[in-house]
Amino acid sequence: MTTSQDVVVSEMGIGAGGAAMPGSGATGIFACRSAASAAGAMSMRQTYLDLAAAAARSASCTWVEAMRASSPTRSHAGAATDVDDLSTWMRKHPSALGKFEQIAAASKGKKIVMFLDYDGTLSPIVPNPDAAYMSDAMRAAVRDVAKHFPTAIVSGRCRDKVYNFVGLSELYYAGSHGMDIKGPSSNPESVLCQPASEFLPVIDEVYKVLVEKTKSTPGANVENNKFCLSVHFRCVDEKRWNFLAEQVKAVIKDYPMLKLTQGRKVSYLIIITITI
Ligand SMILES: O=P(O)(O)OC[C@H]1O[C@H](O[C@H]2O[C@H](CO)[C@@H](O)[C@H](O)[C@H]2O)[C@H](O)[C@@H](O)[C@@H]1O
Repeated sequence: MTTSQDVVVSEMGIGAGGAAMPGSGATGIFACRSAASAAGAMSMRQTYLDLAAAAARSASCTWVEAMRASSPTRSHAGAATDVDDLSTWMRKHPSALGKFEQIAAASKGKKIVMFLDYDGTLSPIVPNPDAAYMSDAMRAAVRDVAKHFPTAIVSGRCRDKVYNFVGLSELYYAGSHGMDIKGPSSNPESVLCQPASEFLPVIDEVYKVLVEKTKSTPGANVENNKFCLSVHFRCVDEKRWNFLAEQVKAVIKDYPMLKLTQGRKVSYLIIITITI
């Protein structure tokens, strides 16, 4: 974990200080504070804002289709489909435990840092995001890991919320997809990185607008993750997904500095910015 405020922009959005971008295999573009001249940084900033605007304009139903493909619906997904999905996924992402010896050999003499996702990794996926509790056994396992390696939890959620679920003060927490990073509270020199603070009023404004716009869609849920927002589709009838997506797009078209991206039955609104 780095203490600088370098920013990584990827197709999933933005992360700060080397935080992993959950779910993103995209190549990042790095904008380094010290390397950029003021003029160069300003033009880069404009470029990113232009990119964000273009992304928002070109957003179409394709991401609803992608979300549908990545998230078989409750009604269609019988046990057999679930097993198929799992096998396909496991083929693409074989367990690291199967390669334990190679990993141990490759890490000899290197510093190991553990980066863990929260939802669907440390906690089960549940319909109500506020009830995604972690088991005591999982908490004990993470506590053990943190005794041996610096350990960070990287999440799309608000950092405080993840901390409240996990409750281990010895960890690093990267909330809002890396926009809000804090080191162990036992260390007074601990890093605190919040490169997007200037956008908090915009995020709050968009949160209120989205809550109002989506209240007519049963099951829709807008979650305020502080430096980004999530619009949850999981409990919405699939027939209404396109309508809901259109509503979300209509709102963010007025905010070109925000980027819309997608997760599993969730849409994220992520700020794009760079530090100068
Ligand atoms: O980066 P992550 O920690 O994986 O965060 C991604 C999103 O996770 C949460 O939503 C997901 O889990 C919910 C609870 O199990 C589930 O209801 C939802 O359908 C999933 O998408 C979180 O609520 C979001 O804000 C995060 O962006």
